[in-house]
Amino acid sequence: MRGTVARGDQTAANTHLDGQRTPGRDRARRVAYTVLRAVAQRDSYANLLLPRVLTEQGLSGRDAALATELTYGTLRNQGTYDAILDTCVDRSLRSVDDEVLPLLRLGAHQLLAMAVPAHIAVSATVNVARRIVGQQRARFVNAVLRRVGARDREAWLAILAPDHSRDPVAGLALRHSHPEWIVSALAEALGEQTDTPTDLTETRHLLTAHNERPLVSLLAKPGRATVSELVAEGAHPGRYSPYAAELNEGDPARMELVRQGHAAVQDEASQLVALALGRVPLHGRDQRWLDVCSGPGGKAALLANLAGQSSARLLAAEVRPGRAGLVAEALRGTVADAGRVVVADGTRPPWQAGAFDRVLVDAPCTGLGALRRRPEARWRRAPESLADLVPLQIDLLDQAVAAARPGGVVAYVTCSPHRAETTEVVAAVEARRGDIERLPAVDHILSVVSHTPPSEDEPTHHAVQPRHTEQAQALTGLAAGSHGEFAQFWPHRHGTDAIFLALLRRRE
Ligand SMILES: C[S@@+](CC[C@H](N)C(=O)[O-])C[C@H]1O[C@@H](n2cnc3c(N)ncnc32)[C@H](O)[C@@H]1O
Repeated sequence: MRGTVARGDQTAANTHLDGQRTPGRDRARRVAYTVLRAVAQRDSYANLLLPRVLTEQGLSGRDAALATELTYGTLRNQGTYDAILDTCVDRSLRSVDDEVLPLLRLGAHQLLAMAVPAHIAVSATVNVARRIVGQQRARFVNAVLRRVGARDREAWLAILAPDHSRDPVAGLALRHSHPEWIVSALAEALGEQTDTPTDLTETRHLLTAHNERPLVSLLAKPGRATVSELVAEGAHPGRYSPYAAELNEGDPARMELVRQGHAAVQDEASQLVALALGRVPLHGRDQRWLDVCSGPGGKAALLANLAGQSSARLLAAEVRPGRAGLVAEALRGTVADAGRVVVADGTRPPWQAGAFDRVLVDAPCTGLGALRRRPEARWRRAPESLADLVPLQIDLLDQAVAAARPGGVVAYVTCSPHRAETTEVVAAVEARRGDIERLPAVDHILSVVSHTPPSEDEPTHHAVQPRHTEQAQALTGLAAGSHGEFAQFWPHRHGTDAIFLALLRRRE
């Protein structure tokens, strides 16, 4: 299974990007610098900006691959590089301005993680510096990078990383380039102790997985596209979700089915939690579905198309009007026109209590489960954000349960494995209300995984046929919570984002 075995370091992954200096490679370095600077100065998102800059600069093939590796690799390893750079500048790294700092990080990545000869890594980066920040600052970049290149990554880590037996969290944080608070939170979610001398083996595997390039997962929207059609466009079938395909390389936005809105980029764990909600057996009415926090509309699109196949309807709510617009876009062309969007605050809902049969709360969260795909996110979040997020998550889930009819089902989902945002939120809402029954989330996910989707002309999504059980067997290690009643996906175990699911039934 991909993602289970942690790869030692990033160096081996990049040997194909040889270190010649050609005009294309130099442009790739400038593209990476443009994105890194925008991330540092304007809080831009690399995954949104990079494709735009690549298109603007007309980069494709190996040069685009180099720009992508330089951008993502530098952002992922930023913590490690900053610690090394800090010892290579005469003053504090904090005093280096945000036009020059991305150049130093970019150079450090080529020197310490890529198979680029040191003299090319330095001269090519200094060349970019000269064009953008001027001769004087380029000389500074040159001097610092020469010091960085004096040792390889392991030699630097041997000097800088705290002794593992003394401070395992700080050691892992430096070696794998994560803030310490995130390492501690992830270790706790994995059930590993951080307050006693320990090797934190699984935490290390998870951090390693965060620094590897994930494959692009695609969703064939139910009733609108099939996995076979995505395969015909160059993808291969996904591992678990009956609607998933994966793309090894290439830009998914260029695929015909994606351009037409019949398919979309979506992690397999995200698909499975939405499918699990859509498939939980219900007694009685099953017509009204609600997605409380729907922007930008990934799960809403899946659910609305499922709903449309069984004459149910989805209401997709989103508090931010701009994001509600994205949801409307994602719902365009839904089977049986089964999706509607409303701008609404899920903590003060405009809908009637008890009106819905199935409810999804995909709550705003720290996003610690998607660190593979959003390489800058680990440096943006602070533990203090939990003080705002957790009360909001509790209110949203409380109101979501109130929105469900007695016997209706609620899925509480986060893209974070942090306990404060997952099991503890469910427990807090249960303590507030007396009408919640926990359903076995893993069983419902496995039942989704072991079934084949209906063919296009099948009238209802409930009519499913058994699929191979291999996929279900590969999904071990999913159970979370004191009795294993919740599901927690993990990048290093399942090759997916770390998505959490609690399935709750409102008691009759
Ligand atoms: C994790 S994202 C949802 C992702 C989405 N389900 C998808 O699959 O594409 C959380 C969303 O909740 C929205 N949100 C935050 N607070 C909200 C509130 N009080 N009511 C409704 N939506 C809210 C955010 O703007 C954000 O778009």
